[in-house]
Amino acid sequence: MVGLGFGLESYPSGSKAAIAIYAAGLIAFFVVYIVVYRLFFHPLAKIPGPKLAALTFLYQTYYSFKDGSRFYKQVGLLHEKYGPIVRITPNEVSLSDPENYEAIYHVRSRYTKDPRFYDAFGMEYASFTSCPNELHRLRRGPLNKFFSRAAVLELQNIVQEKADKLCLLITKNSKAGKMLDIHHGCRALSVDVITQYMFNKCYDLLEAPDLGTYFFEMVRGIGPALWVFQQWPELSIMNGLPQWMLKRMSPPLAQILRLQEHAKQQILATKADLDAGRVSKDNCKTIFHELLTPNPEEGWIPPTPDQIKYETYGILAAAADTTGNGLTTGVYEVLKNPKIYAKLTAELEAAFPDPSAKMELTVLERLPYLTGVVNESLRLSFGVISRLPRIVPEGGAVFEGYTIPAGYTVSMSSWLLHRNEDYFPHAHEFIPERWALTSDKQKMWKAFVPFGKGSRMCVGMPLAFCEMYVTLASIFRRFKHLKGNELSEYDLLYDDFFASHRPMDAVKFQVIEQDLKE
Ligand code: HEM
Repeated sequence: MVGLGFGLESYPSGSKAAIAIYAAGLIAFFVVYIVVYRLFFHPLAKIPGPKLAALTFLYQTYYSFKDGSRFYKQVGLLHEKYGPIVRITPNEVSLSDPENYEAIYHVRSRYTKDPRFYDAFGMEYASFTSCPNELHRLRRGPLNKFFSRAAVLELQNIVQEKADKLCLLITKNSKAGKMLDIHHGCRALSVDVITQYMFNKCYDLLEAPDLGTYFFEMVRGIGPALWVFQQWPELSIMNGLPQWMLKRMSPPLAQILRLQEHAKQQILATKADLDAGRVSKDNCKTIFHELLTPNPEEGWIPPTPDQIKYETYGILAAAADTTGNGLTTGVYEVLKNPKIYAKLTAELEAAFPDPSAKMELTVLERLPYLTGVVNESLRLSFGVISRLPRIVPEGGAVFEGYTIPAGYTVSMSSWLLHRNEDYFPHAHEFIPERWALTSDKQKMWKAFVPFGKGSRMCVGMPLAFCEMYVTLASIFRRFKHLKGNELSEYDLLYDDFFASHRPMDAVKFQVIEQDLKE
């Protein structure tokens, strides 16, 4: 008989059987031990939740693959059943009451990102996935400057230029009697903005015949790997495989590696220019110049070109679907409700009598109805729909009357908070007016967390707000008779690949301006 490779073939058959029985007994004991420990003696044993989730991480993985990727929905259902605190994996507790948010996500918080969750992104270097807070603080410094509100105000013409391009596409298609896929149009806009802003080299997806659909399929295509690497972190050694092998294994990954290589060439060219004194970060503003320039006062030592490649690709991915999704949701919801459409266009007409005027951000931010539309779009698009897991620091924590010892994970999500009826009455409805009621505003801010909060909150928030204001204002100042296609409940579902994505086979949202048909 061919041996199994365990060395058992050298034993007499009687002892082989004994060893096999002994091994099976050991495994059975180990399984029983884990079950009993996790259910009855584990430090989180008293926290309510389904037994299966307390027993195995596979509970999360199962729902992350079932019908798309909707563990977030399951967590929502568990909160409805068990209350504001639920054990959702053996070591993680989900919280739903907005009052708890700032206890975890605040400036100088001692809670750190959970490595099991964030290492699964497979980024060798990125402020987003740097779990220790001190390391994150160092890496985030130059990004704060590059994406500050002041920097965005200076470069807002980039956003206006791309918004004009999108409006032109709507016009061109409408004149030809064709609908424009605004779902991909808004995503293309957000990629064109971030690549122009960061690299001073635009990907020009708005000029591609398919609006860069391949790019979004590529980002979406590697989404499921996130849940695989969380379930089996050992598999992340695959990231170390030779690139030619990775490219063969996964076409979306191959695309990403090619984009990263492209970025690396630009980084090397920038480094050569800086080293030779041909440019400085003051006269040439790309993210590469910012990251490659040392800043001894702030302890900034430039990372290697490969590290910069990871950092910038991570930012590109973070900026693409999130903002694109917020914009699409805004257009969809406004078109769905003629009263909202009329109010919004009236406000914009009064503020900008010339429809082709530049939409100045500081003017737009003072328009109350538009502000309500932007906030509602962010609230209901769930840009990052995933929970944000954090490790409880030394000393432990108490939530909802339960003690969570240091080292265990707590998490909250925009999906849970933005749908809380106590904070947003009729939460599933798009109601821009709710943001005008000053009495409710303070309460709503507590539960309004599209960008997270604290030191780890979204570094791109000023740019994202700029894109939301300028693009929505440009569209609705110019087009008064836009019509969209009908979408079903299924088309409006979200899959969770950290950022929210519509199901692959969902009907895409499209628009046409009815006044322009020839
Ligand atoms: C509507 C659009 C956006 C939404 C809803 C959004 C949401 C978020 C959220 C919730 C986080 C925190 C993630 C965590 O705690 O793990 C985050 C982080 C981040 N976002 Fe955004 N984001 C948006 C747009 C952007 C844009 C335009 C950029 C481009 C600069 C960007 C870059 C980043 C980066 C680099 C991080 C990691 C920050 C860090 O850990 O220091 N995001 N975003």
